[in-house]
Amino acid sequence: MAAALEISGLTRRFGGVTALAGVDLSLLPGEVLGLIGPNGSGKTSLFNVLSGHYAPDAGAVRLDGRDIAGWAPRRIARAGVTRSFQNLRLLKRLSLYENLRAATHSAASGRELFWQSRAAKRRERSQLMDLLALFGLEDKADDAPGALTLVEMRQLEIARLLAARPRLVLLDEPAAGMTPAETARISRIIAEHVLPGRSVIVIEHKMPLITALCRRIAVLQAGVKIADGPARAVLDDPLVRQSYFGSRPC
Ligand SMILES: Nc1ncnc2c1ncn2[C@@H]1O[C@H](COP(=O)(O)OP(=O)(O)OP(=O)(O)O)[C@@H](O)[C@H]1O
Repeated sequence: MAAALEISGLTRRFGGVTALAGVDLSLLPGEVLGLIGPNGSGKTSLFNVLSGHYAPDAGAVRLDGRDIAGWAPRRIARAGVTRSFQNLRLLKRLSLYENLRAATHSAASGRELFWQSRAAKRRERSQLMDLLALFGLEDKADDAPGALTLVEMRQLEIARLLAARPRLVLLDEPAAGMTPAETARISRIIAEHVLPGRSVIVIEHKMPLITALCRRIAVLQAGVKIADGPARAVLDDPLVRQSYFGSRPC
């Protein structure tokens, strides 16, 4: 099967720091990969390059065969890649519905929006309300996100990702700040609503979420990929345990 995503020799430096040092990584269509590693190992930098927020210094990023390395974020979003951020980036002054609408529009071209007919607008409203309903948020469509719980905010963020109709989803610490019970909940929500039919990379320090969602795990350390394979084998790898877990069992 041809890879959905093929990263080769990806390198990104910040002054004297090499955040990514020639990373190779590939993802099959529909595959779910857990990306782990100690703080500062380059995980978010990898997402930033994949989503176009940073240009790479070297290397290629092939999405369905096309090299998208160095493309602008909006062009990459239109090609089917969406991401979440460690810190929630909801639009606080807009309603939940408008947050979803803004996400749809950030992936659309200005021309598409200019020519949106009344029927298309109605269709869009019903699709976005269905999306809110999927997460049980339809009754709060006109509220601001500030009134939501942390899990609901993450759900809204996931709904925003889905509104952009991605083929590749990059989740950056979706359980950040959550209790074990909340982590289990968001993990079930991701399994049910995000994974089906999409290629997904998940960064997370909380191993219960990684092992619940990902059969395969890759590990970064100081910008270098030190392991990549079946989840259990990677987590049992002595090198990974030493570098990431300080040899604690996980
Ligand atoms: N915009 C930037 N400017 C300067 N240095 C940066 C920048 N972004 C990342 N770095 C550096 O690159 C290295 C990798 O950082 P990155 O945020 O990718 O790690 P991470 O694995 O995501 O860490 P964490 O688990 O703490 O989120 C770090 O040394 C970091 O300080």
